[in-house]
Amino acid sequence: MGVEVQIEGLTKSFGRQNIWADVSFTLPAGEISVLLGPSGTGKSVFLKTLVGLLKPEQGHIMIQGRDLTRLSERELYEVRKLFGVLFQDGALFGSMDLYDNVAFPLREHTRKSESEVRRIVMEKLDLVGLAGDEHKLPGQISGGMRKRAGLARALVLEPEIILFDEPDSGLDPVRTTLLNHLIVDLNQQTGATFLIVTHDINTARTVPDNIGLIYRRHLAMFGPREMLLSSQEPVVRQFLNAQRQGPIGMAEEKDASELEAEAASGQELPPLPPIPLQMQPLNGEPRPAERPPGEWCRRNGVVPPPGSFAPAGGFTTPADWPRLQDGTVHGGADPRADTVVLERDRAARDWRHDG
Ligand SMILES: Nc1ncnc2c1ncn2[C@@H]1O[C@H](COP(=O)(O)OP(=O)(O)OP(=O)(O)O)[C@@H](O)[C@H]1O
Repeated sequence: MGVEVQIEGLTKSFGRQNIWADVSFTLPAGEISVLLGPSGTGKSVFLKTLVGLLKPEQGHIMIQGRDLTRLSERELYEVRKLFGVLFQDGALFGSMDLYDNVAFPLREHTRKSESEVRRIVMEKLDLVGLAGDEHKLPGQISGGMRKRAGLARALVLEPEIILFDEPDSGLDPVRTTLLNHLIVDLNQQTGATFLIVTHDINTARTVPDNIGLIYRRHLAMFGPREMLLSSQEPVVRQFLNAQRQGPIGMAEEKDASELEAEAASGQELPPLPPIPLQMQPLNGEPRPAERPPGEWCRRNGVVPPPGSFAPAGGFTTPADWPRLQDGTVHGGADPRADTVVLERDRAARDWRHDG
């Protein structure tokens, strides 16, 4: 499961307002990618373009040998079945209970019997921890539950590609972490290709295999998580480390005089923080797309910031790095990390089953 999505030279404008131009990158099959960018840079527009709700002026979106930008409406209708989309607010129908909301794509796109529909809907509601809540209306549940219901609906057609538009918006930090664990578990179980748009730097630093950043109407960078988290490129560095110093200001681009004053002040940039371990599935089994911590850095001769890939409470000194380079140390090797995993497991299961 999971298909590659190749984006080539994509350009989108509304009238004379160019949103982004010449965007090219590949979402690797089965991997989790995150798309970041300052507010208003067109991340949601990008997701809508990917599923064919908006037409780009130029470029190609290649999936399984087909170019989505060249398909007729009828062909697009078929190809859209490859996608599951979790919109920001879950995009549920307010007058339908959760059961009917989740059943909707099955009744719309398939000829499955009602008993088969029931089996699938209940399975997906259980997966997101909403079994028992199926007769509630969207207005009767919390924002986090609405997102999980939206996720259950996004999953019912067994999509090959799942798009998440700010899944963490409006959630408290604990619920954000739990939702992120659910996303990582789902990627392990489905093997689908995931693209997550988020503003949450902690999510971007810990969840994905790859990170992309849109800035000033272009794709500034897209690549493996470790590549971006060790990057000295000013925009990438500033954004991924939530720093004040750098080219991004309140009005997207700082004006030249502000940048000059910053450079003239001789202020040193703060050091790069350690690269955290990637979030693991709760069952402790690696995801098919997962790579060992430090692999990208090792292969590319990049020494990561001191303390990188340390398990919670584990090593923090650069002296540990050679051990990591040998591949002899990994997240699960520290017994304290196992304790953390167990506590996390319990919290996540309670959350899923208590709703
Ligand atoms: N249908 C539309 N018609 C005209 N302009 C649009 C349309 N949809 C989006 N835009 C414009 O495109 C720009 C990018 O919007 P978008 O919502 O994609 O940004 P974003 O990066 O997702 O922002 P945020 O991070 O704040 O959610 C905005 O200036 C918005 O007004």
